[in-house]
Amino acid sequence: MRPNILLTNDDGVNSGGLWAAYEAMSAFADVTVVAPAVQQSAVGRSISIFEPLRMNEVRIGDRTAYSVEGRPTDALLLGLYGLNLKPDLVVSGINLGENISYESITTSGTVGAAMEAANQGVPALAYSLQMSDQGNKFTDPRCHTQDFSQAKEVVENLTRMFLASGLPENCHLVNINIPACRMEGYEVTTLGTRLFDTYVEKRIDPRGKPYYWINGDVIYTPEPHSDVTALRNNRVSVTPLTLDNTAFAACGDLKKLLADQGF
Ligand SMILES: Nc1nc2c(ncn2[C@@H]2O[C@H](COP(=O)(O)O)[C@@H](O)[C@H]2O)c(=O)[nH]1
Repeated sequence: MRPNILLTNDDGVNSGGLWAAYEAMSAFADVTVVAPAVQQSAVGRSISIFEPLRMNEVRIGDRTAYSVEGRPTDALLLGLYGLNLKPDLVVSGINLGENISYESITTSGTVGAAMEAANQGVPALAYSLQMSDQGNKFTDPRCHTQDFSQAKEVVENLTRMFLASGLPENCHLVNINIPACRMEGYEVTTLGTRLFDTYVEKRIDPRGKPYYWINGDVIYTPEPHSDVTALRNNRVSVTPLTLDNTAFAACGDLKKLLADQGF
């Protein structure tokens, strides 16, 4: 019996990275694509609960997919509860651009969809491919036709492994980042810290009114065993994640703070 995979992404249903993942996995699994109609980068795990959602069955080349006019999380939920898919695994990606560090994984729509799958009780993998400039993916269609051969090899290897073994205990999803250059092995990593020196640029429009642009210069903090360091060393970064954001190590200090106040 072939396993069932629900495949989504945040670069949209036409993304070359999405269909590279489809090609890598359809050799050994039944893959159903449910993905956003258009680019949804950096929307995190946002969910559309105040507006209706349209889903259309579309043809992409000689394949069929479900295109959702919504967020990656919306596409995932419509796959599970609109189409009543019962996947053994959810895969989100292959994202055009890395999704590393704890600063980024909460802004990433790719990781957001995988988090929502895990939240719904389905093991999930997020795959992202390092790129020289993520900005290209919004304007340059050629980045959707770049060489995905190494990324497909990684997707096949790790998806087969996790289908056979399941995710490790205490791990709800796995965030996988693939180097742009020839990979030099795999590495289990922890999340790096900062990745951007964020700033807001103020500009004036032709009518003299100000508008603002959020941006960030990439900063590199070499932290041992982090996803950032592994990727910079051309290693495939494999990071186990949980949905629990509790700062367990701070509970004791917090209890003391409350006690000192007599609360
Ligand atoms: N927090 C910031 N993240 C940024 C910035 N510039 C780029 N990014 C990256 O966006 C991706 C979105 O991920 P996707 O899976 O939705 O494509 C995220 O991983 C960040 O690395 C920035 O200035 N600040």
